[in-house]
Amino acid sequence: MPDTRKRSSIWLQFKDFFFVLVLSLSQFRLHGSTGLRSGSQANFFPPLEDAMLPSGSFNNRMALITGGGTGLGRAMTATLSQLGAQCIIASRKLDVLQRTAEEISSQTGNKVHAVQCDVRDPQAVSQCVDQIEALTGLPDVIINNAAGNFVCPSERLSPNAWKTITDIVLNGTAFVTLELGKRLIQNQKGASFLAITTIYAESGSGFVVPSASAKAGVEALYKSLAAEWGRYGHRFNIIQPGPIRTKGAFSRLDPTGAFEKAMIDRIPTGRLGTPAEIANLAAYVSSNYASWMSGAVIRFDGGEYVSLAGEFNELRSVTPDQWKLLEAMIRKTKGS
Ligand SMILES: CCCCCCCCCCC/C=C\C=C\C(=O)SCCNC(=O)CCNC(=O)[C@H](O)C(C)(C)COP(=O)(O)OP(=O)(O)OC[C@H]1O[C@@H](n2cnc3c(N)ncnc32)[C@H](O)[C@@H]1OP(=O)(O)O
Ligand SMILES: NC(=O)C1=CN([C@@H]2O[C@H](COP(=O)(O)OP(=O)(O)OC[C@H]3O[C@@H](n4cnc5c(N)ncnc54)[C@H](OP(=O)(O)O)[C@@H]3O)[C@@H](O)[C@H]2O)C=CC1
Repeated sequence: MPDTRKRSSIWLQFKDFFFVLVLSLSQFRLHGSTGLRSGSQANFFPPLEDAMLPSGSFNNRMALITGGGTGLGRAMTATLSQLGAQCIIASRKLDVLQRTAEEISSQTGNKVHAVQCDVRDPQAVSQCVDQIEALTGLPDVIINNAAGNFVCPSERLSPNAWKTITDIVLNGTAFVTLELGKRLIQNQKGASFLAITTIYAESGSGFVVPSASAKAGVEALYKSLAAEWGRYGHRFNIIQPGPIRTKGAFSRLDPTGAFEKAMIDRIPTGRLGTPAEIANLAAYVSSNYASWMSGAVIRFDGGEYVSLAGEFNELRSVTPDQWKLLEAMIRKTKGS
């Protein structure tokens, strides 16, 4: 490499390193002086990792989990499989799916099938459902969990970036739901549909605008179908997770790790969620114990959403001594 290019490449790497360092330090400055140390309250809220429902709750039931090879989808598959379900996991990377399927099957003794499918392609979805029908019959439980996302200022988004995310999240969920729904209706078979969205589907959020728009669309789709397809024996529910560490999410939304502490600081339970916790909730919602639940939107975020929303919540950092002063000032005020 010529000297000038070598020097400019070293300079670029140094600039990257410096950028990460500044981000980390600014987080330290922002959160180093709050009254209550972040995370200490997490001791009150220990995550339980065991499967919550009675064993056998999903015996003789078939469950399809899109994006079931990794992250939260993998955890949901493991829990459903442990509870007796025969699972099918579907996404683009067959090798990843097969590895997960083998690992979970060998732990639970229940078969997990791996089916390759890009949910953006309606023909591929139809072929995937053909394959599922041949393998297990139509599923009783459908979890639309597959997603794509990355942080990006909206002015930097290309049309294809927008299309990629909205195709995976909104169109993908719609293609899977409609293809299975139509076949289930034809076969007069009931089912539980669950969509995994996110807390900002409700509020919107800058820097993840395609994801926010598509997840909001998924919520509208599921609430609408809950009203329309109850007559066919179909339930539709939504879980909005808060932050739960997975490689897929964190590497695309906080690639430097600089924002993690800030995020934990604003969660009233003082910690991230765990994959096993959301897997237990998804299993409950998809089980017959929840057969009266339809059209529900369940926020599962350790309190992060309300913490971000409340105008006065920053007052958590006021110390007891400072409160004495503030109260005295307020009490001294007479009239308006
Ligand atoms: C205060 C800050 C707090 C930080 C908190 C951090 C932690 C927060 C946790 C809470 C999370 C909440 C919600 C999470 C929601 C999720 O959905 S997480 C799941 C994430 N998982 C995935 O995304 C897995 C699958 N993803 C992928 O496969 C890829 O990332 C992709 C890009 C979605 C799809 O891959 P592919 O089809 O191969 O697409 P490409 O051809 O690579 O790209 C298509 C177009 O998109 C453009 N692109 C790609 N990446 C970027 C980027 N980083 N920035 C801008 N644009 C990008 C790419 O250039 C293509 O467009 P063009 O053809 O025009 O070039
Ligand atoms: N982790 C978190 O903090 C949060 C996650 N969520 C949601 O939880 C769900 C799971 O996310 P998480 O486990 O964190 O992230 P992952 O990246 O691990 O999961 C996303 C999955 O979607 C699959 N996928 C992506 N594109 C497609 C496609 N075109 N067709 C089929 N499958 C596809 C991926 O598999 P493959 O690459 O093989 O296609 C992957 O298994 C998502 O819906 C996400 O929006 C919501 C809020 C918070």
